[in-house]
Amino acid sequence: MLIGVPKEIKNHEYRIGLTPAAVKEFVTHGHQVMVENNGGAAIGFTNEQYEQAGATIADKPESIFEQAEMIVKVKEPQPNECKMLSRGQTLYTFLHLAPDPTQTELLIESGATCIAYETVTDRSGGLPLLAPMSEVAGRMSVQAGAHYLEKAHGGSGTLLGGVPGVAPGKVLVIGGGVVGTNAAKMAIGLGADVTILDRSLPRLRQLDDIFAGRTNNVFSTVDAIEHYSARADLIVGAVLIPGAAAPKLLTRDNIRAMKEGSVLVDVAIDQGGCFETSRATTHQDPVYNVDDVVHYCVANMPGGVARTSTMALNNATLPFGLALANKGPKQAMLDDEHLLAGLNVHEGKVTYKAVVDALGEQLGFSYTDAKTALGG
Ligand SMILES: NC(=O)C1=CN([C@@H]2O[C@H](COP(=O)(O)OP(=O)(O)OC[C@H]3O[C@@H](n4cnc5c(N)ncnc54)[C@H](O)[C@@H]3O)[C@@H](O)[C@H]2O)C=CC1
Ligand SMILES: CC(=O)C(=O)O
Ligand SMILES: [Mg+2]
Repeated sequence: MLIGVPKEIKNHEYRIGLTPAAVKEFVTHGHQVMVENNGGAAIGFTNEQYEQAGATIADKPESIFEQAEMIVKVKEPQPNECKMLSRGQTLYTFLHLAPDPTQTELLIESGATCIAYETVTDRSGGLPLLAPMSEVAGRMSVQAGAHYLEKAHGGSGTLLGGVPGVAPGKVLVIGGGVVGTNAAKMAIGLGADVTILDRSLPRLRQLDDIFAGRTNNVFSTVDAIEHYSARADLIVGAVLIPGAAAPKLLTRDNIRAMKEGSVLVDVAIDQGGCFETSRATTHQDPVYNVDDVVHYCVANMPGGVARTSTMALNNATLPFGLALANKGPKQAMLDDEHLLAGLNVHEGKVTYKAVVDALGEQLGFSYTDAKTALGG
């Protein structure tokens, strides 16, 4: 199979779909790989390294989109990329369609087979291709929060760890999954006072075991959100209903009641955000204020540590990517229900229920079962 790896074009996005090491795996399995000129250069993956791994270098994205049978990316395709996709081509990347009608419409029109990293599943009910980026974003969320709590960066001037004689800052994590757990680990490491809210009792039990008394783990209700948010210095939004638009858990009233100079980091912004006042921002211009509360809502946080993130992402995407290339996308998905769960759009049909629930009525499409769409 001919695999194409274009350079990412989202604001300050320096990750790339395949590392040179991953290219070598595809080439060893008998595939051909085209990588866009300097696609990984910003994070130290040079054209020479890609060539040594067996790739050819394409001078422009158009050559890749015209020829490749499978496009491997990181971020959701931007409109000009969507327009270059065609029927018979497979797109393997993050999509986040539920909050994004424009992209959804363009992918339907393209006729391409679009597999979303964030909805591929594993045997234990996890999301193995989202998990590494959630680990990164969870860890970064507290780093970003601590930075914006500094007075010169617009915050209240609170040190999360406190010092002997002064109480630590309060961190509230809403959603105790992968992002939430990693945020909590960093916040504990800094010495903060950490509360995690989740609405899953089994998950709260696991958090109790993981953190062994070092966090308060509380069942998530409207009342709990109201109570803990009013006291928090930093709130990390980390909820997920897979593939669906994020529920707005923190209301404008909750935000008004927060202390001046507190910080919100809405990691769930890639699924639309879980705070009422959230709107997506970029690494270039990451924050804005509402009601004297700093909002950090960067939709591609791992892009900020692109070298670590690219390697972590490739560790997870490579085995599924090889299966897609070795067996062909259709057979690979029919053989593996977890990879099949990643299929969101195929030949103009939307095959992911939560995307249909979010956008079907607005855009006029209905749900097609993934297996049926593939003719399996
Ligand atoms: N902005 C960025 O750059 C990045 C964003 N993300 C996003 O972060 C979000 C979280 O991802 P993960 O931690 O991997 O998901 P996860 O599935 O591991 O965890 C989500 C948690 O939210 C909980 N939850 C769901 N509804 C809730 C509610 N109403 N109240 C409290 N808890 C609730 C679930 O029980 C679960 O424990 C996702 O939207 C993901 O796409 C992930 C990586 C990077
Ligand atoms: C998951 C996601 O949105 C990212 O890694 O950018
Ligand atoms: Mg206020």
